Amino acid sequence: MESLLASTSLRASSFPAAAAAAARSPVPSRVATLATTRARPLCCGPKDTIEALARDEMLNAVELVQWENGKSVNDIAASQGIRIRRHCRPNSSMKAIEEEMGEPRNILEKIIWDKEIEVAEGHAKKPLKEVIESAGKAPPTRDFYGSLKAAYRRNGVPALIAEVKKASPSRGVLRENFNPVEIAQAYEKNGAACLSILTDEKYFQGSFENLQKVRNAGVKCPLLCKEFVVDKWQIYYARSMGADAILLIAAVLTDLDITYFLRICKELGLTALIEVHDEREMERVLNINGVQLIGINNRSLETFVVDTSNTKTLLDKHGDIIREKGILVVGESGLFNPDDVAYVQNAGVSAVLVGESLVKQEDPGRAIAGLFGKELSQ
Ligand SMILES: O=P(O)(O)OC[C@@H](O)[C@@H](O)c1c[nH]c2ccccc12
Repeated sequence: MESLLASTSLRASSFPAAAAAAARSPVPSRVATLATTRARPLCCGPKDTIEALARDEMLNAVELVQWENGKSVNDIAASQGIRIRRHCRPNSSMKAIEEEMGEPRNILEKIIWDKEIEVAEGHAKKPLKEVIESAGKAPPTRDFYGSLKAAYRRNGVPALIAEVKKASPSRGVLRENFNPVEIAQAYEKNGAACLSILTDEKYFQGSFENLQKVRNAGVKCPLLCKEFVVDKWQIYYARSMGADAILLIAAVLTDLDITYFLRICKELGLTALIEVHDEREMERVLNINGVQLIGINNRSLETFVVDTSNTKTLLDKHGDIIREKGILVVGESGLFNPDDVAYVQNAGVSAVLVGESLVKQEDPGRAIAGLFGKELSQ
């Protein structure tokens, strides 16, 4: 997997500690860049180009210093309360990985372990440089954040991000007869502000082709690429396939990952939806600069337990600072009827992300009015 830290000559000459760390720690894709000097602050501005980003260096991150001092990627993640481990062995078989690390501890960890391998295969098929070039040539992004804000104002109920989702590991196949473009068009016609397209194949039966098809069919709603991002390659790829926004999951990504990925998103004009599930993740994310959109997932991706009061608990505690920062909050998962929507609206969300309760119905477009108790206007 693409990593500047993999460059041992650079490390050995500049950072003896890092070289030693590299010898005993997996190479983190999450800290995929390393500097030759340490004093330069992060900069992001008009001088940055996509090419420059590809060579980019994040110099002063605590995580990087820790890594140089011999802490493994998983130790650094654990110190931030992250329970999901990375195997960082994208070219090994899962059998070899499990022999070393034991079985994945939960479904999210399993998804991430598979994703690391899948992304390495993606790199091999389409090198980063090519994907960056395609992303640079893609038609411009549409304003995901702005669409949500406008729809909330227009309708007086949380803006809808309607999800194009065939299946999930917790609920199995949701819709046998699944036509992503038809579903997307029906959502758009019935007032969805934005759409979310699942791209994970193995667990959600989604695909990047679905994302591309929806975009090419002329759907105007901004599109969220719903992916388990572990590597910047996926972000460029998502953009090249037509995404306007991308999901970043705080349960999986360290603060440095999120900071770095946010910067790439900014360069590409993508909106990042940062997903949190618990108190610790919310606190971490609120300390990261440049966050515009936070999703509170009512479903634990580790246990699948859904609890809509999670949105209220986190907003009761952090609502003030969130409003102060102008961050929009999306209530995610387990919303089925107008009472559920009203409950998360009262808790303070400006948007909702809904899949199952729409996609399972015969007519997913008409299901929108049922979910809100009224028709939404475009
Ligand atoms: O189908 P539901 O319960 O309405 O949930 C939609 C969405 O919130 C859910 O699909 C989701 C939220 N965060 C995720 C992260 C990965 C995969 C899926 C998700």
